[in-house]
Amino acid sequence: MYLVTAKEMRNLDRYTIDHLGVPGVVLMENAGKAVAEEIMHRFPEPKTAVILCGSGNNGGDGWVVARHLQFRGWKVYLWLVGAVEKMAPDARVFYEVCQRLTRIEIDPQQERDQLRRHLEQADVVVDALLGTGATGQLRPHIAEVVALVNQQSKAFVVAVDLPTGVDADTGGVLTEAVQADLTVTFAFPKWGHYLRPGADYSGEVKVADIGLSPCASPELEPSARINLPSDWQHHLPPRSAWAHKGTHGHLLVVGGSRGMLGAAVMAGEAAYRTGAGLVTITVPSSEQLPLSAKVTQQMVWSWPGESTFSPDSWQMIEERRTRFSAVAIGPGLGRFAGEADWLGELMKRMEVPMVLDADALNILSDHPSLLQKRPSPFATVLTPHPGEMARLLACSVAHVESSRRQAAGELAQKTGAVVVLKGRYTIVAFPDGKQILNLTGSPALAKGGAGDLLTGMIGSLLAQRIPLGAAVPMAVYLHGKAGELAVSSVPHSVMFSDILSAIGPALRQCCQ
Ligand SMILES: NC(=O)C1=CN([C@@H]2O[C@H](COP(=O)(O)OP(=O)(O)OC[C@H]3O[C@@H](n4cnc5c(N)ncnc54)[C@H](OP(=O)(O)O)[C@@H]3O)[C@@H](O)[C@H]2O)[C@H](O)CC1
Ligand SMILES: [K+]
Repeated sequence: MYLVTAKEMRNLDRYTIDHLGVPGVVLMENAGKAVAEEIMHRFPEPKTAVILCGSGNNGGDGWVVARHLQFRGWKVYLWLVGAVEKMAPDARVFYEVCQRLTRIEIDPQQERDQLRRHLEQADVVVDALLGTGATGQLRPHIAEVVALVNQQSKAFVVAVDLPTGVDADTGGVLTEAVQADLTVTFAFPKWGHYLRPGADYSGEVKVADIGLSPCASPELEPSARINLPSDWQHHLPPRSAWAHKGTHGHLLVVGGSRGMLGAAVMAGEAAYRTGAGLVTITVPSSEQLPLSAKVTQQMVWSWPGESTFSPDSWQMIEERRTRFSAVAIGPGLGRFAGEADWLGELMKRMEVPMVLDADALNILSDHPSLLQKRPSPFATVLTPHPGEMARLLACSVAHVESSRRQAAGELAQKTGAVVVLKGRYTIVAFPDGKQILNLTGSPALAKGGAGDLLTGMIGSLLAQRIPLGAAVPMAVYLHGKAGELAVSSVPHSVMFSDILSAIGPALRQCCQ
C-alpha cells in the first residue's frame, strides 16, 4: 500500500478525473459514503451528528456523509464553515442536495451559541472542514470552530481524510487540530497520519477505497509505502529437509565491550531466532573467555586486530572472512582509542552486507568518511534511533523528530546506505529516495536490548542472502510484531527473552 504526500494524492486524483474521466463527484460520493458507513458500523442505531463542512472538497465529502446518515434516520445538524460563493464545484453539487433535504446553518463567525448547543447534543461530530488542501496556519474562523470541537468531550469525532489542522505531509499542526477518534482517509494513508503530532490527532486510521486509479505510471508512483508482509513474505527461504547449518548463512556480530557483552549476545540470539544457520560473536579478547562460559549456541572470537591494529594482526579476518555472509557491528561496542582505524579496516575488509548500530554509528558520526571504505556493491544498513540520527546529521533530536521523513531520506541519500530510523513508526529509507513506513510495534519495545534485537534480525536475514529491499523491511516488521506478541499481560513487564521467544510466532504469522 502506498503512503502519499498531498501532492502525490492530488496527482492520482487528477489522473483519475482528468485523464480517465471519472467524474470528481463520483469519487466524492464514494468518499462520503465510506465515512458514513464507518460511522454506522460503530453506531448501528441512528444517533445525532453534527457535520462541519468547509468550502472545499473535504467539505464536499461532508455533505455526502450528511445525506447518507439522514437517509438512515440520523438527526443531522449541518454547518457550512466558509463562504458559499467560494465553494468547490463538486462540493456545491452535494451542498445543494443537502439544501433540499434539511436546514444548513452558516457559521456566523462571531457568537456561536447555536453551534455549541448542537455540539452538546452530538453523539458524533464529523470534521469535514479541511483535508489535503489546507495550507499555512488555520484562518481564525476555522481555528475557532476546531477549538469548540475539542472543548466538547462527549461526542465521537470522525475526521474526513485528515483531522483539520494536521499537515498532510509532515504531521505538523497548523495552529491547532481536531482531536479525532477516527480518521477515514481515501485511497492511501498520508504521512501526516503517522508522524507526530498528527499521529496523535488522527486516532484510528481507516483507509477507504473510493475507486481511485492505482498508480498508472512511474511518474505518478508515490515514493513511499506502508510496510506489509505481502511485499516481502515470499523472500523468506523455506526450510528444506536437506538443510544443514551452513545452508542459512553465517552472521558475524562485532561488539560486546567490557560490561556490555549482553548486547552482542542478544543480537546473536535474535539472529538465530530469525533463522541464521550460524552466528559468531566477537568481543574484546579480555572478554572472550568469560563470555564463552555464558553462551552455548554462538561461537565467541576476540575482536579482529584488537591488540596492535597492524595489518598482520588482521590475519584471522583474512583467513575466515569468506565464511560470513553478513556482519553486524555495534551491539555493546563502546568507544575506544583507535576506534576509527579499527572500524574502517573492518568495513573495508568485510565484503558482505553490513549493519551498523549503536556506537558503530557514533564512531561514524565522528568519522563519516569511513563509509567510503565499504567495497561496492555490498550493502550497508544504518539503524539509528533519533539520538544517533541527530549526531549523524549534526542536528538536534527535536529537528529529527519533527522531520523524520526528510531526516531518514537525507541520510540515505548522503551515505548511500539504507537507513532505519527507529521510533514508534520506524522509517526505512533507501538511497534512491524510496521509503517504507512500519506500523507494527509496542511500548514493550521501549527497553534496553530492543535495538540489539533488531540489529541481529536484520543481520540474520541479510546473512540468509535475502535481498536488501526485502530483508530490512521484513526484519523491522517482524521486530515490531514480536514486540506486540510478547505482551502477555502488560507491556511494562515484557523482558528481552519474551520478545526473543515471540520472533518465531511473528515469523509464522507473516510468512506462512
Ligand atoms: N482522491 C481523493 O483523495 C479525494 C479527496 N477528496 C477530498 O478532497 C479534499 C481536498 O480538497 P481540496 O478542495 O483540495 O482542499 P480542502 O477541502 O482540504 O481545503 C480547501 C479549502 O480550505 C481552505 N483553506 C486552505 N487552507 C486553509 C487554512 N489554513 N485555514 C482555513 N481555510 C483554509 C481553502 O480556502 P482558499 O481560500 O484557500 O480556497 C479551501 O476553501 C481531500 O482532503 C478529500 O477530503 C474528494 O472529495 C474525493 C477524492
Ligand atoms: K477534515
